[in-house]
Amino acid sequence: MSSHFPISAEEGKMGLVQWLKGQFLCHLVICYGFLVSGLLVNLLQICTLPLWPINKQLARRINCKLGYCLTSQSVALLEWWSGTEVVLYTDPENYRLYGKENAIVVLNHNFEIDFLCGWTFCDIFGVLGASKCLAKKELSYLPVIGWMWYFLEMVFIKRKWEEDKRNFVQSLQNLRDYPENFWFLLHCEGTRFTEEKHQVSMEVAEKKGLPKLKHHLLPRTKGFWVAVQNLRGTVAAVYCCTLNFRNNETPTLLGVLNGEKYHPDLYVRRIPLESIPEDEAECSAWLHKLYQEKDKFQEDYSQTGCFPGPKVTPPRRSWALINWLGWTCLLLYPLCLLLVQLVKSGSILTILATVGFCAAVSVGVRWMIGQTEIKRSSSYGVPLNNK
Ligand SMILES: CC/C=C\C/C=C\C/C=C\C/C=C\C/C=C\C/C=C\CCC(=O)SCCNC(=O)CCNC(=O)[C@H](O)C(C)(C)COP(=O)(O)OP(=O)(O)OC[C@H]1O[C@@H](n2cnc3c(N)ncnc32)[C@H](O)[C@@H]1OP(=O)(O)O
Ligand SMILES: CCCCCCCCCCCCCCCC(=O)OC[C@@H](O)COP(=O)(O)O
Repeated sequence: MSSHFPISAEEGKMGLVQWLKGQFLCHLVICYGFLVSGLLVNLLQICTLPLWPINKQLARRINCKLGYCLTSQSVALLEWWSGTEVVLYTDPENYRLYGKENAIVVLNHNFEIDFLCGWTFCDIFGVLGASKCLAKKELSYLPVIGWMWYFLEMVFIKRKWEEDKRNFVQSLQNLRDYPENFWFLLHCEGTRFTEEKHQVSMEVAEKKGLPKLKHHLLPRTKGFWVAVQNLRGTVAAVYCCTLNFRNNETPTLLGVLNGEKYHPDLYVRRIPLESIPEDEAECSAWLHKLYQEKDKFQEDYSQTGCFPGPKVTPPRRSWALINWLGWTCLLLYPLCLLLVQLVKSGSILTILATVGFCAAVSVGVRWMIGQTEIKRSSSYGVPLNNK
């Protein structure tokens, strides 16, 4: 109906801003900033190598700050560029503990930007630089991000228990004296939700006599049990996190880059670690029960559009934006100088080299974004090939 009326100046301005956010040139500037600052961060991380044997805790703290410099750029992209506001449903009693203790975070794995929402909560509670995850080995080869994670002591696994167990336990033990508060993220489903994987995992559930889940894959329990056992005394609680998006949104990282605003809701329950059984079989049964509860929350959410309990929209933190703008200005300056030189020189070779460089940046980041797409999810958890 509103299209019958002339648009206001405000609406026109918003339309222009939205249009700009969709332009390739803007994306190129963002991607250039991310990639070049990322490589600089990687370089600085390499420079901390000699410090590790001398003062390990200082080296770790420096790496947390460097990690923040890079990761928070994507948080700024979500919060300030796309205007997405994350909403938290949680007990206010527990709210004051978030960020002040170490925790294992158990999160569903249905969305292409769930990691980005996770990072945003980490930033809100001041643990972004130190945040960790049990991640598939393939992610450690991702340029910039994967290389950065190596220095942040991220735990990588091949998802083959016999091959993983030694390194997994050792990596967890290493975290026992970590100098900063951290959250350790575990996607117990082990892979992203697809209809095919769901069907297979429900066949496994049936064979095991477990109730079927509608919104989750059957959790794999070994990693959770080992993490809980090895982090007892280091981690205070498990945060049972259930993420969903209003209006049946299926968010993508490309959408975020295009300035699309999403509406994520996260329901967090804090479960003290002491209340989790030590015995493997009991712990496994406990995790299955947790996933049955999470499934119920998702089902209720799909009916009502909200999770239980009071909700809060934490304010965006300016640091992510300041850091992002700082890097952008710093890196745009030499780029502009180069462009001016280019125009002045009129050399075909230089022009071709610059176009090639821009294309490489664009293809490189597009490839990285591709890693987040569910349609490119691995075949892990489907019957013919378990990898
Ligand atoms: C206040 C706000 C709070 C929080 C904010 C939220 C989050 C922020 C926190 C931190 C952010 C930090 C970083 C995030 C950034 C980026 C990274 C993002 C994502 C990367 C994530 C990944 O890479 S996911 C993939 C890797 N992770 C995992 O795989 C973990 C889960 N898996 C495990 O833990 C497994 O146990 C294992 C891999 C360790 C070992 O697996 P394995 O299969 O060898 O052993 P299991 O015993 O576990 O399983 C075997 C049994 O499973 C049965 N089976 C067979 N097929 C299936 C199937 N399809 N589904 C389920 N089960 C199956 C099989 O029958 C075996 O049964 P048995 O009875 O025989 O044991
Ligand atoms: C300003 C920033 C602009 C550009 C941002 C580019 C950022 C690229 C970030 C890449 C981060 C990749 C994290 C992906 C996490 C993920 O979702 O991994 C999937 C695994 O769990 C499971 O894999 P699978 O078995 O294949 O489903």
